Amino acid sequence: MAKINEDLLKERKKCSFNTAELTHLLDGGKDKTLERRSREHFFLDDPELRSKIPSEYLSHKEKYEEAIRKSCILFRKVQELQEAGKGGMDNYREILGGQLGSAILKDGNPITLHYVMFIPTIMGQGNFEQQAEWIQKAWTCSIIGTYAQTELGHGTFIRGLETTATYDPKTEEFVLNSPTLTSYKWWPGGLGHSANFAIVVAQLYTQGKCHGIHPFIVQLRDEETHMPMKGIKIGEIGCKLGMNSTNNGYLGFENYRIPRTNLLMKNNKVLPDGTYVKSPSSKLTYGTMIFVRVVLVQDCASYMKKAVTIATRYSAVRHQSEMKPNCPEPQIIDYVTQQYKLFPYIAMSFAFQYSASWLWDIYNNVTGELESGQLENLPELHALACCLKAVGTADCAAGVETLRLACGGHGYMTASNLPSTYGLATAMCTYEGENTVLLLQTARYLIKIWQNKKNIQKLPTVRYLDNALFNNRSYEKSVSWILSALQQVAAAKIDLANKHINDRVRQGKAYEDAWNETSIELVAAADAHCRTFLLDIFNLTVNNFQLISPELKAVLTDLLELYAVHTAIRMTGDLLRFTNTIGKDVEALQLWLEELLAKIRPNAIGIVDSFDIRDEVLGSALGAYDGNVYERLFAEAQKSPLNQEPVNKSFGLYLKPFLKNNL
Ligand SMILES: CCC/C=C/C(=O)SCCNC(=O)CCNC(=O)[C@H](O)C(C)(C)COP(=O)([O-])OP(=O)([O-])OC[C@H]1O[C@@H](n2cnc3c(N)ncnc32)[C@H](O)[C@@H]1OP(=O)([O-])[O-]
Ligand SMILES: Cc1cc2nc3c(=O)[nH]c(=O)nc-3n(C[C@H](O)[C@H](O)[C@H](O)COP(=O)(O)OP(=O)(O)OC[C@H]3O[C@@H](n4cnc5c(N)ncnc54)[C@H](O)[C@@H]3O)c2cc1C
Repeated sequence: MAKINEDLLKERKKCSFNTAELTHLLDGGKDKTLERRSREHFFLDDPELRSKIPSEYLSHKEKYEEAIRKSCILFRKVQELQEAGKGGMDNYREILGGQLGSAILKDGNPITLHYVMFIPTIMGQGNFEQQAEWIQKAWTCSIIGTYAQTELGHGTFIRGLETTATYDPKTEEFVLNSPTLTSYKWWPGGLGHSANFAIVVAQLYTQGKCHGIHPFIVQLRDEETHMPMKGIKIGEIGCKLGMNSTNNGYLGFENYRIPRTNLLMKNNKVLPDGTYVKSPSSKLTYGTMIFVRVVLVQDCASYMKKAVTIATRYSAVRHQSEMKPNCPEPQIIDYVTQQYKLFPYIAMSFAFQYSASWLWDIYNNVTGELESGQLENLPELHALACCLKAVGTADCAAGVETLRLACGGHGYMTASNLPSTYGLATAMCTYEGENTVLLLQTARYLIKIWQNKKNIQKLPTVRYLDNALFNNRSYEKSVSWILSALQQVAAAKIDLANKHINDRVRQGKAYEDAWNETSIELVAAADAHCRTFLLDIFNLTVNNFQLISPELKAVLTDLLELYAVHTAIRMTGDLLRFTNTIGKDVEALQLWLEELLAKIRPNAIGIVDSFDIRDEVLGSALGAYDGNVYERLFAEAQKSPLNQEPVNKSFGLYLKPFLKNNL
């Protein structure tokens, strides 16, 4: 093993708790840690899954080809796990898209959507016969699918999608068409050149009537030659800010026929004669989107942990400037401004992990209820998934960028792995529901609840709204005070937004116009509501830990308090405006924040070590366990293709004649 950097050795000695205990706690038990490590070993130690050249130096085409090579090995290995009875859907998602996936394919996997959306949609929207027919083919990878919903003209407003699927009872087929340029499917991952099947979301027409959007299974390419089927126009959409190996594609249809039974019919049906049979709720069709939103909150925690591990280790190794005259240059982690860039994101990754795990449980309960026709908890789940996805991805992207900046110039190098982590994080703010739009969905639910609080006590995520408006507690240095103040802020923002909508309606405006005019406030109200939930769950989780050591409990409490104080300080204006908080309290919060940064400082490296992220997953010259930052940066520079020859041919072609001409 390489020599460990002296600063990191010292940091690790300072740590006041057992890092293995925290690792096990985060994984959900020692067995789970061992299981995860064995899975990581299975994938990351496979030499076939390593690249000879860093992907940044490949052309767009080579990047794609290398991504497909690796994806096929990944899929084969996933199947091996499947055959050995190891791991369910959750593991596959992690392997293909989560931390492990992004370690193997930094710029995205072109066939992830097969597991993340294609199979889940068939499972969630297909009836028994359809599941029997398609799931087997999909699990064994006889076919590779994607999820084609968004079009060139519409992503958010899915009721406005233009692709048509018109039923022809004579042949018992649907005829798919893309009537306009804007109706072309645009964005689906792997659609360009990888998938041969897709779930296509289209407007269903039968017996001369449009019944809205529905999911269909559609074959795109010949299973043998991979040539596009007749009537299918398909390709890749081109280069993006990041995720350049995900092969996002476009798709158009010209009188393309599919059997009636390719309409996924668990919820809505079309009978052979063309009769349309409606499901109890039109929103059941949106199930896959909720699933992915739930999963994305887990990804937020993962990406944040990765970025904060890189930046915190680097900050312990890096020395810069002089704090006191004639003293050695301090580690940059000793600058309090640097701690303020790092530690809140350490705390935030815990907040998101705990909320993600609550959301996952709520999701499983509600989907179980949906199976038995119970729909009453769906709106609360939808509202919670929307705001957690929006706040989580926004904080994650902002966090990764702050952490990149915290690494100075070296953070700008792709070898830090912070730029491509940002590429992955910021994409999450848009896909699976653009963040503003999702916050407005949460706001819609909150306003409804606010207007009718009859059953509010039965709704665990919003029942605090019943009386939060009147909390008015005087300042105390406690998480419980901050939570109560944030709840009051959320309630006050909802109340005010509701009032402004009503005022505008009373002035004669249409409700929709009043809503739009109030939408900045509505988004802020949904954001505040989400932040109370995040803090509430973090608080409950830490307080509920019974069997952990006092040393670990103390560290988790420090992180919880830091998360609470940091959130409160970010919302200073709101606290002053909507609660009893006064200027002196804000001063006390600021001092508390500084106290917490100092308390966390000796444990910072221990905490990020506990995340137990392998060097291959970090993929960063700045964040490796051994801290040999400069050696690694130098080694990475040697991989540049320009460094493989002492003189580049452009010298002879351009520079030399140019220099001669200037003589
Ligand atoms: C790795 C990943 C790669 C990426 C993949 C992708 O991006 S794939 C592409 C991902 N694309 C996207 O994510 C597209 C984002 N766009 C959308 O999700 C929707 O079109 C919308 C929610 C913005 C509006 O839809 P709309 O105009 O039909 O709705 P409305 O505002 O008129 O509200 C009507 C009612 O429905 C309710 N309700 C809504 N959604 C759900 C739900 N999921 N569940 C349950 N309920 C839901 C809503 O609360 C309201 O209830 P109320 O108050 O009447 O009782
Ligand atoms: C990397 C990546 C991968 C993707 N993968 C897939 C995929 O696999 N399959 C797939 O089907 N799609 C995919 N998408 C598409 C994605 O789901 C859409 O981009 C997303 O839903 C947003 O829709 P849009 O692009 O039409 O943005 P728009 O809806 O046009 O948003 C543009 C702006 O308008 C605002 N806006 C829109 N509507 C409202 C409103 N009602 N109220 C207030 N403001 C509004 C938004 O807030 C935003 O600021 C992917 C996108 C990306 C970036």
